[in-house]
Amino acid sequence: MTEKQTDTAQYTLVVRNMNVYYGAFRAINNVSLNIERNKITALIGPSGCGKSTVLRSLNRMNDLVNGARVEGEVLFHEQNLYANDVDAVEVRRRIGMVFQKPNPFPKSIYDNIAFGPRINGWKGTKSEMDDLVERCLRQAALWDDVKDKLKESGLALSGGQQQRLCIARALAVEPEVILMDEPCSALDPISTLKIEELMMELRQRYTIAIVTHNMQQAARASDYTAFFLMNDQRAGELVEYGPTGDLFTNPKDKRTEDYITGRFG
Ligand SMILES: Nc1ncnc2c1ncn2[C@@H]1O[C@H](COP(=O)(O)OP(=O)(O)OP(=O)(O)O)[C@@H](O)[C@H]1O
Repeated sequence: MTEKQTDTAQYTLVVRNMNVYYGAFRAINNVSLNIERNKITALIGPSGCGKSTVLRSLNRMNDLVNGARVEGEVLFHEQNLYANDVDAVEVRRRIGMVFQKPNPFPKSIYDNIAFGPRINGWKGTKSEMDDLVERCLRQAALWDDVKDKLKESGLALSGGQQQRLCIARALAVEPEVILMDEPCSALDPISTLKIEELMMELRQRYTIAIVTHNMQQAARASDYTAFFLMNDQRAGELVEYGPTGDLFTNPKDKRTEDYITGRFG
């Protein structure tokens, strides 16, 4: 096997020597990171160290930010997502995203789920769409809450339910990877635990990467953790990356230890 084949068999995403710039400012310096298939990878570190920037670079969401530029490679099925012939819209379908603030469309619960498949040229019948909507809502642990009110607005749900609706919406276009950018920061503790339980279930079918400010959340709910810090030029760098249990109980880098024991950040 070549090195590339070995990488992509085990890893869903392989980041190599990534630099990200906003205009002339280098926000990310030389990050390499392998994201393992069917696992939850948490990105942690103090505010401004570039966690969201790295996450958004994994599905070309940064293309939508004026002045943002990504150097290096992100391999997905051995294909560099930044190669010239790659369609960024298709990348975002296969690598979906859930944001910090729940952002359902101002549409019915049903249509929130059906929207993505429809704009992707859905050819199935009404009853097949009904099945898809139910399946996604079940996978997002929301079906029992909403099965009797599918025609009601997604905006009428609670914050935690709205976030699960956004997860169900992301699942509807059949992604392989789900990127989550602080998905629980607007939620109460009970809704937060529900999302964490949900992530652990979803990992059987999907690969998940999550940015979190909450170290307890990373420790509880992830398999791997990547710890970032800013260097002297304020560019984010990857300090340590490994199995979550090892990183939290036996960090290799003094800076990781200082951060997880609350000495800074
Ligand atoms: N759209 C943008 N334009 C210019 N600079 C940006 C933009 N987005 C982020 N940055 C800068 O890039 C750096 C990394 O920001 P990023 O949001 O990725 O960090 P973060 O670790 O996710 O922070 P936080 O935890 O506060 O959300 C920061 O210096 C930030 O000011």
